[in-house]
Amino acid sequence: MDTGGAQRSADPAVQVTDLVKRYPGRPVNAVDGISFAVERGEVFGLLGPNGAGKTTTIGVLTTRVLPTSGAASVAGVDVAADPVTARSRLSVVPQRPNLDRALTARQNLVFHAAYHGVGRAERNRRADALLEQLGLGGRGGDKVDDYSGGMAQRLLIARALMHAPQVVFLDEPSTGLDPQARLFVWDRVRELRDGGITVLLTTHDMDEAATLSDRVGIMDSGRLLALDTPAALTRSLPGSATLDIDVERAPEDSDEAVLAALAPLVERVEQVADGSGLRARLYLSGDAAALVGPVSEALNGRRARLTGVRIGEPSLEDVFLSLTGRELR
Ligand SMILES: Nc1ncnc2c1ncn2[C@@H]1O[C@H](COP(=O)(O)OP(=O)(O)OP(=O)(O)O)[C@@H](O)[C@H]1O
Repeated sequence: MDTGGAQRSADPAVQVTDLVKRYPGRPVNAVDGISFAVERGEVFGLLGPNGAGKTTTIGVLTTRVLPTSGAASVAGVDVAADPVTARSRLSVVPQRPNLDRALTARQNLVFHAAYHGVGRAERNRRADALLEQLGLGGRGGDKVDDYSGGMAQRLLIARALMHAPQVVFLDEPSTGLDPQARLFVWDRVRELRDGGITVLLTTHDMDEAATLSDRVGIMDSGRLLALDTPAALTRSLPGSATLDIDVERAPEDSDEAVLAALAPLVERVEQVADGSGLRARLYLSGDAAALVGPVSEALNGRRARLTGVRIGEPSLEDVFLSLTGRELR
């Protein structure tokens, strides 16, 4: 009996321990001591704004970036100690398409599989099956140069599957895609999971993170601030409804004093720092619309004016806001 295999199957698909990456000449760490594990068969989302360190984390896990310290393994293989074996078990769908534009779509797939040692008959079979599965059947003979952005993204996913990886990394899978192409990519990600493949994706889109991921890690400035299921993350916030307000306050008043006047009306007040006047998100339980009158009155009492309102429900965006005091984008 292969007990080694049995033991390996209990390992997480991805294990990151105290990972640090500092690029040469940089004053701060791009990844600043993060630890997390992704279970086999899970879709795990790393959510954070530009520069949070998501791509660097994926870079380490896919053997493209050398870690400064800490450890990372994929499918039970230490990526720094044995990058060749790690690469045979993982695949990456990069942020910027790196397809060979001089080749046809099918050649891109077949050459990739040949590089990974997949036999001729098998790579031809897989290429045809994947082109069909990704909605590119009949377009395999086209030059990649003739592909739209959405088609190129699908071809990148097909290519990533050509050597039958255990773990697939998708870096910002739907950035720049139109809504229809985005939904298509989302369906393909679900299919990967249904096929038993572990998926780690990065995104700065909270909808994408919440819709696709079994669990989400929220990253900012190289650190992992929170990690849980999307539902548990939003449940951790106070209140079940949100009211976004735009306020024009009296010049002699302060943002803090105006918001303090609203605090007794709601469960929590969070200023939204986006550089365009005084904006805040109020978290409350119950009917947000019924609160517009009292909020307006309280503002009038300070010679401030309510100039805009928006009602919503707490989302991962709110989790990020409550963790950092900033909006995700
Ligand atoms: N090759 C590099 N050399 C130096 N600094 C880098 C390099 N790559 C990334 N950085 C810096 O490391 C930090 C993290 O960048 P990273 O690309 O990992 O973030 P991200 O969360 O993936 O953001 P994005 O969505 O913009 O890719 C940023 O400050 C970035 O400027």
